[in-house]
Amino acid sequence: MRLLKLLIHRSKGTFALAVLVGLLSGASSSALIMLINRSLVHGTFRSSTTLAAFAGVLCVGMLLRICAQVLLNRLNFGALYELRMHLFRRVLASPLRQLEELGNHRVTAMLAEDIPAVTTSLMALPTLTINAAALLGCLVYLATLSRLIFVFLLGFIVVGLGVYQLPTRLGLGILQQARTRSDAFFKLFRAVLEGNKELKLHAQRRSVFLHRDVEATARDMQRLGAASANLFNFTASWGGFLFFTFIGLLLFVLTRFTDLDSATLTSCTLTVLFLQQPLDSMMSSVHFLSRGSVALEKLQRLEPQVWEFDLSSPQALPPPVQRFEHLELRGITHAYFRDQDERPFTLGPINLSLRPGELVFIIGGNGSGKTTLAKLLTGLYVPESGEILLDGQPVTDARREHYRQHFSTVFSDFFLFDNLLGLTSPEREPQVKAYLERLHLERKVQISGDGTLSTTALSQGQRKRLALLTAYLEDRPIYLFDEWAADQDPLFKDIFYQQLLPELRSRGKAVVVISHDNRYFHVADRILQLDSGRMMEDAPPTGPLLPGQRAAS
Ligand SMILES: Nc1ncnc2c1ncn2[C@@H]1O[C@H](COP(=O)(O)OP(=O)(O)OP(=O)(O)O)[C@@H](O)[C@H]1O
Repeated sequence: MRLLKLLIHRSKGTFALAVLVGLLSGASSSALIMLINRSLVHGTFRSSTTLAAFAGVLCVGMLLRICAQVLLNRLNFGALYELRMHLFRRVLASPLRQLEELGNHRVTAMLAEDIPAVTTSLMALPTLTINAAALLGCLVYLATLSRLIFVFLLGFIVVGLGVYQLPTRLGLGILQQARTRSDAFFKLFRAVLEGNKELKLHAQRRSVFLHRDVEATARDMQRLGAASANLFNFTASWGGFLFFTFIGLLLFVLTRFTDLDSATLTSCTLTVLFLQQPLDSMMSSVHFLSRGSVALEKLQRLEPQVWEFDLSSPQALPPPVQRFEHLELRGITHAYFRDQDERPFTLGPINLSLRPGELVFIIGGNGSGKTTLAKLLTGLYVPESGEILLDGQPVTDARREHYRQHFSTVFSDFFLFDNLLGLTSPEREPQVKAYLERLHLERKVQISGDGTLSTTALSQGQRKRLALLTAYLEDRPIYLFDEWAADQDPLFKDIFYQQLLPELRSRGKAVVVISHDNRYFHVADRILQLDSGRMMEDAPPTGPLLPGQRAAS
């Protein structure tokens, strides 16, 4: 509901106006039916006053309807814009761990499925108002024509709505199931794109993927989609059935027990017949509203446990960070919990200190916790226990955004943007060119004035060099490289360990390197070794290595 409130709050003026115009448009429809009835019953259809009144109400009604539609469109596209921006803000401001637990495929499904579903249902709200107003107007008019028929109809509507609850609830349950299958479908969709090479190269695996996994999910979606649509169609037909049942009862049963005159009967029947269109439309919107509520529920799963930073204005940025004196991790831990895991992986407690001008290697076997430690160190994960002290000050939630600005990183699963996103300026162009040359990329990539890279379609090693260029341009006091050299040729590996890293150190940067390259361990000042999430007790001393000394690995 918070999201719904937000959307209505953001465009409350338009929303209120759309509802008001909707109400007036609905009222004009009831006024029309009243005029038609009166002219038929009182025989005033030849009067020019009636004609003028009819034409007037018709034109006003049409104008109001057009206005309501224009407002609806504004509301709809405004809400779509708000929701899209909101989703991006949420993804940016949500803790990394929360996003990892949710999974990229679910976030993609939110963008592709939930946002359109919510906006469609929002659009149905004012349409509901127009129809509710027409319905209400007709009911009031009916009450003035015959109290008995009015009460009879009201009773009928109450019974109809009561019966109608059951299929609607069932439909909602099915919609929820269908939506869960969409998450699975988006996961498969990512797999078909990202695992395309593997699937092309192995017919049997491809066949199992397509005929077992994709087909089963797509069939489920087909079955559940059809079942929910059938249920909602049934509710709409149920409305139509009730409607004509009512007219039948009114004309052929109620008349046996009452002495209603035929003029009243005609007016009531006409009015009730007119009610069918708004009722039908209201019934149909229930499907959209239900889909919208399921989508809202899904979107709320992305409600950040904490908003990590203020994204409300481009000005709300932390100041650039130039230097630090001392960084200390004191007994920090992190555990990954998964339902099927009896023993979750736990990292820590880790103690570590870092000063400017230090080159520290983190080593250890696969799955020993190196990347997890890197995420904790850079402030991407919040430690579950222990604390991080920067220049003696604990890194609290309020200071974490500022803390993160100390790091330039290239993680092993880095993402390469096709634009440097504000890292260049005309004054920095010579520096960018020099870095491109240093990284042996000057013939491969050009960078335009606005920071757009001419290409990112490069080899993995070259893409990593571009990521390194970004890190250089960020020029933060602490650098972290997660297996950066793993994709480099021997020549560039050598340049990285023997030249680039020592250069960064000599510029006073603290450099943390996750590495499996034991040939180069000697360049480190300190080596920290992890084993199953624990810092090894027999790890080398935390001071700089003596010349020629090598860490145990
Ligand atoms: N996103 C995640 N969700 C749940 N568990 C995870 C996640 N990432 C890592 N793990 C668990 O944490 C352990 C440590 O993973 P981590 O990526 O930190 O290891 P690593 O030392 O960097 O390994 P490698 O050398 O293979 O890159 C793994 O064994 C894995 O079980």
